Amino acid sequence: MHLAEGGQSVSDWPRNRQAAADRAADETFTNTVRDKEGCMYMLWGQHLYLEMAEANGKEQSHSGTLSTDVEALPDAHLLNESVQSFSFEGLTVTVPIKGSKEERRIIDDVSGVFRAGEMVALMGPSGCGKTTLLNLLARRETNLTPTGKTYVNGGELSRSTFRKISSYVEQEDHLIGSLTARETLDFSAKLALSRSITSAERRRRIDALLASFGLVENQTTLVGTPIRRGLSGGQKRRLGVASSLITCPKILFLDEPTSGLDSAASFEVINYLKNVCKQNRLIVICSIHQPSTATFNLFDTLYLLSSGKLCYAGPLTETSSYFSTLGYEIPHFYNPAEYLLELINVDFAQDKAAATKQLQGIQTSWHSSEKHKAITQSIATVKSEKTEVVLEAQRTRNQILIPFILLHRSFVKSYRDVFAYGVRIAMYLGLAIMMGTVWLRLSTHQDSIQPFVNAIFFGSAFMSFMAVAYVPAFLEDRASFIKERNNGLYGPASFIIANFLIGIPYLFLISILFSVVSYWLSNFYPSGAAFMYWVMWLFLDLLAAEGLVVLMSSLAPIFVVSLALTAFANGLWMSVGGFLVSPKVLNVFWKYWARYIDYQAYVFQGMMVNEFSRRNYQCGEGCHCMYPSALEDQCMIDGDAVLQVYGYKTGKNGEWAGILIAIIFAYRLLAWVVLKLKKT
Ligand SMILES: Nc1ncnc2c1ncn2[C@@H]1O[C@H](COP(=O)(O)OP(=O)(O)OP(=O)(O)O)[C@@H](O)[C@H]1O
Repeated sequence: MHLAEGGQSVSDWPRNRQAAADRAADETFTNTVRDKEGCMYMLWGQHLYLEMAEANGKEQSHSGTLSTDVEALPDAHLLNESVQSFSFEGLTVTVPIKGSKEERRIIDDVSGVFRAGEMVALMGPSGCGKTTLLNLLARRETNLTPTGKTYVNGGELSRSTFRKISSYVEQEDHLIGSLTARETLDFSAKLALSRSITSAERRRRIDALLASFGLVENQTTLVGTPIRRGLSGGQKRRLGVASSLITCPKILFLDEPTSGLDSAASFEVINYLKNVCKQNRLIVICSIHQPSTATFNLFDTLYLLSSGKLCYAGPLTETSSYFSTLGYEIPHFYNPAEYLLELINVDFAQDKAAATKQLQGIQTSWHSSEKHKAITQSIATVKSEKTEVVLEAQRTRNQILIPFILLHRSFVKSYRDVFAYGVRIAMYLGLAIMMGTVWLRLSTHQDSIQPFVNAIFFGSAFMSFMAVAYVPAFLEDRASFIKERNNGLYGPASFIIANFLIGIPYLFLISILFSVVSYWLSNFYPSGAAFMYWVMWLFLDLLAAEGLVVLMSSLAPIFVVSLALTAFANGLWMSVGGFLVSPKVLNVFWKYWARYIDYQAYVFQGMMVNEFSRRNYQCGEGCHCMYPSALEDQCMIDGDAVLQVYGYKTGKNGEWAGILIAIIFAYRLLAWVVLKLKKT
């Protein structure tokens, strides 16, 4: 093959007549080349872009540059061939004004058309409605009820179909800090791509994305955790964008992709994005706050908003001339974005009334402008020329595999990120040493009975209370889940299953470590069977406690609130669990509901039976036995007598363990219901 000198066979290059024909009509193509077999290649800038198989073509129409950078060849899988336009009309959102019966329009009658290969900036002062508009366009779930319509190729799409052709990059990237850049893309690819994609093809796509976003040299660098420095802010942002492209969206939404970055890093992010947008004919829509001039100039189109209304919508290059016709000349050597934002911002104006009047003038002028009329006309045209959106057939994935892919990812995270389980293992080990040394070598004298009961309470209820330490790690995982669910990767069932499975080995390890240290130091009943029963109760206890954290943090995914809710629930279970108030004394209100669903109660009574059903205690000098029992005449206390005081029966281990397992599953099931219903 004559042009395949860059190391890639021509047969590997994308072949698609329709797309090639579309491109041929595109003026941006600067050069075409034919090889001796008549295949036509188009050169665009540095890139050899596409071939069109036409056997009868003439010899080379242009020699072009054959030293094309094959590494930077556009990634064929990203190529958008199905979405030609994305339009919307009359988008309006109204919210009630607090303390009054009136309403406020936070988005007011916004319309527009975006075409394939267009880079759009939604810009405006803080609070003007950029994020709200972006969410409306992306059809994200919110508590708002918008009016107006969106169209793809002139036709309306269901939300689920729209999700398949679009992706949303949030301001917070929610990347997993303990994965490398390559692993991040690899896991996203495994979650997103169908079984029909081979691992070689997956690797090729990942390579292409790493190359497209300038991350090849950093592919083995960790994203970064609070204690391990990883990628820079700009690299993380690029990785976030790259991973959202793994699903091959045709329309990409980005909420302030440059926030928190300096101007050089911002430029890089948008520049990489622009290249990918152009090469693949994607529609890229970014809300952006205050870009530098260089970054601003990378966009093709500007939608300028203030107080929810459009002030301008059209090519960026025509912004200056449009505003000069209104009498606002953008000064030379002045950042145009900054000038425009100052022009339409009323919040910080010294003379608010004058600024409001000026803004209203700009908005009215826009509404009656030729450009606005042209947009209305374009929307009518795309609607009248409506074409179907052809979805790629390869979007079906093996749903059964997804929990295992998530499990694999959580496993990598769990051993690399000390905050995932390491800190908790250390904390429980510390508690074990503390418990073992505080309740050190208790004896079988009756004076040790109460300390044994106290130690059992500590080992059951207090241990479950400490599960609140899992809240931050779960909230981080939940944030990744919400992002990935919104981009259509997987649902709450896969997330809950993987989250449950990954906890099992670690909680078992914690149970063993804690028990090995504390059980023998405190001198609980010294037998292998009794020790294993203790481990079992503790393990079930921790599984239930983690389930409670998952439920509470799913209900209220705000750190302080989920912490407070979990602590409250555990405090309640602790109070009615049988130690602080004996079940015989507990009042009927709590006794007849709370105690039956209190997981801590089953663990406490299981551990109590484990200790006291197996041995007797000496009453000591004078034979004043604290608990009356049949062994009193032998100056001993039968351990069962202690259990009778609490009303605990023996021989019920199986029943109690079964109830505990049911509670563990109930917590997970409830968490699944919450995540299913709560979409944000
Ligand atoms: N769900 C909602 N209910 C009530 N008001 C809302 C809601 N969402 C947004 N708003 C209001 O709408 C206005 C626009 O908010 P939005 O977040 O879209 O602005 P923004 O331009 O993205 O701001 P920033 O640049 O500061 O992030 C704000 O005044 C905000 O308080």
